[in-house]
Amino acid sequence: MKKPDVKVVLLGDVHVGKTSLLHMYVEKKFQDTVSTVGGAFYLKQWGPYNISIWDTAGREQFHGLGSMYCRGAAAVILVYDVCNLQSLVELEDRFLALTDTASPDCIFAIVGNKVDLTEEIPVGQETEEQKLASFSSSNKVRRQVCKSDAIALYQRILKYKMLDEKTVPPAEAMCFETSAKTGYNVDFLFESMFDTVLPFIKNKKGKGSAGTVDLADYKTGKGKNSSCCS
Ligand SMILES: Nc1nc2c(ncn2[C@@H]2O[C@H](COP(=O)(O)OP(=O)(O)OP(=O)(O)O)[C@@H](O)[C@H]2O)c(=O)[nH]1
Ligand SMILES: [Mg+2]
Repeated sequence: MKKPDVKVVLLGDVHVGKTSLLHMYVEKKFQDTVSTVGGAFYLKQWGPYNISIWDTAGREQFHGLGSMYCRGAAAVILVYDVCNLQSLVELEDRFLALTDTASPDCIFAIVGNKVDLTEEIPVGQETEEQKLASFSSSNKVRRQVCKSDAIALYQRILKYKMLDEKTVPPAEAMCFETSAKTGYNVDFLFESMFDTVLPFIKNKKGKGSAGTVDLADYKTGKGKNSSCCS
């Protein structure tokens, strides 16, 4: 098997949907999951490159392994559940420090998953009674995290990492909302990440090997496929 060119890691609290996002992206289906033990590794071929995507366990008992999985990562995808504010808080309190072992120019994305569970109510258009009635009749739950909260976290991450805003992708481009259940934005998330880490691969190859990177090959997306190595 060809050595991966670059590593992408998913981090986040238990139950936020990290494994489901990967299943939906790799296998195009939403299926039952069991809470991840340790970590699992998928390989994605992206044009001429091999990208390893690491799914990690959110459970506290595996916390110590997180920094090992992040070692040398070119990108970290921090996942929270839009219906669970605490899962966003945990990203900063518990998971961000694990990324200290990632590459110094690591790229971050923040992903609010499970948007299918939320009832989007246009602000100011419904009374409290109407909102309550709509929630109870549809099994939807109220969203606890807005995209602006994720954008604010992204900006704090840049400060923590001492990254210059001008040299990294803007917050609006790196904060996503997804549903692993319906597939909403799942391909877009992963493919935007791969597009963003491409210069990283190019830089690494330029330093480490005589090979050159043909961006035209990459843009055609020829030969994209994936395999699970978990
Ligand atoms: N409605 C809905 N449920 C989801 C979604 N994503 C995941 N789930 C459900 O949430 C639960 C947890 O999903 P997992 O993908 O196992 O979560 P995880 O983040 O990998 O959890 P750990 O491996 O324990 O860290 C499962 O019951 C999933 O079916 C989503 O987008 N929408
Ligand atoms: Mg999991």
